[in-house]
Amino acid sequence: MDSLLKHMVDMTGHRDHAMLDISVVAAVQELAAAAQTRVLSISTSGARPYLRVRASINAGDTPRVEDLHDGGSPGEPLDSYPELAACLARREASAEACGPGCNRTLWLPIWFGDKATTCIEIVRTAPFHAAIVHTISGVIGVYRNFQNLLDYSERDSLTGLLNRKTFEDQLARMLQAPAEPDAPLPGQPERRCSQGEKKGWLAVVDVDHFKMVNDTFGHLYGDEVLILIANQLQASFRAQDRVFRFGGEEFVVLLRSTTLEHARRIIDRFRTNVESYQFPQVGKVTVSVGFVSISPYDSPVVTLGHADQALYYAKTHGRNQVCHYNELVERGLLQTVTTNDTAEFF
Ligand SMILES: Nc1nc2c(ncn2[C@@H]2O[C@H](COP(=O)(O)OP(=O)(O)OP(=O)(O)O)[C@@H](O)[C@H]2O)c(=O)[nH]1
Repeated sequence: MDSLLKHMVDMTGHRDHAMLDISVVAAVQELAAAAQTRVLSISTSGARPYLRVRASINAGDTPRVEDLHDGGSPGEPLDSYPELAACLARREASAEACGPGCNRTLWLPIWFGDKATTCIEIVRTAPFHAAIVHTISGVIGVYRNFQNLLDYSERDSLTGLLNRKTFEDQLARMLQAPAEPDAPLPGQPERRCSQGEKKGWLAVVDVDHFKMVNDTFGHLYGDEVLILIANQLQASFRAQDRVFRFGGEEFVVLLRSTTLEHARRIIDRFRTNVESYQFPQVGKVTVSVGFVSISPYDSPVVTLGHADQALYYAKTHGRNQVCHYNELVERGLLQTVTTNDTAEFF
């Protein structure tokens, strides 16, 4: 019981998803005397469900977070785990399988309504008796509630996107992740990325003439436009990219390692998706975007400032377009003056 309480205290002391994952795998591993415990993300890419390991622990080892080393891959297809796939399809509480060497695997999906985006996987040689499953389910219940609380504090209440508070943390994580081969875009087959250096990218998206939408149709329709644009942002970028609402009609996207050409194509495809969408009652809405590569040598404030400058250029030169900061500088359309560690723009 002492050990259970210790794990509960540890788990509820975190304000960070990765640390919460670490503490749940450590708790479940010990309570189940498991050979291995993993936290799996369940996501879809191109309408196919995938599993990706977020945290894991093996017997005798310390727990580890896997997120930083996953590159752009969506993970393993769910089809490779037929028992879990059937459990998710039937919205069941657990699934079990017997693997090679008498290893038994127990999956406990974490349900929020009819959706499960996380699953705990436990592997051990001994059978999973009801008492053990009962105790582990209790721990996972606390984990689930805490995950929900963390999500709530990190998300914008109107659109459900990440809020500004989480931006610097996500940017730092992206800068730590090594460059990996490109994942396919949502709904598209895998293809080779074109030539060019792969980098992370930051894009600032702003709705054009949004004040006019509010003034003409009212704030409720304005809010609906923001929600629909947030949905388009989430559909247009990959699961490993990050989309934030910075407030008002401004959104920020962090794109994981890709080439300039690919980044421009993904961002411009989002812009054209918005342009061709028929917004209920409001009709046509467009967005302007400024984007820039991210680098560990620039502070988040400087990087955001560069993207904002490119956005401002897009706004003052016709709107409904995507502008790349470095290209504007190279073409002499934006000028930078470096003072101390920061840069100012004219
Ligand atoms: N409906 C709604 N409106 C918001 C929200 N947050 C900010 N706004 C409105 O967004 C509008 C932003 O207007 P401006 O900054 O003048 O920009 P704009 O009209 O989009 O013009 P450009 O950016 O120059 O194309 C203001 O009218 C704000 O009141 C929100 O959460 N919901």
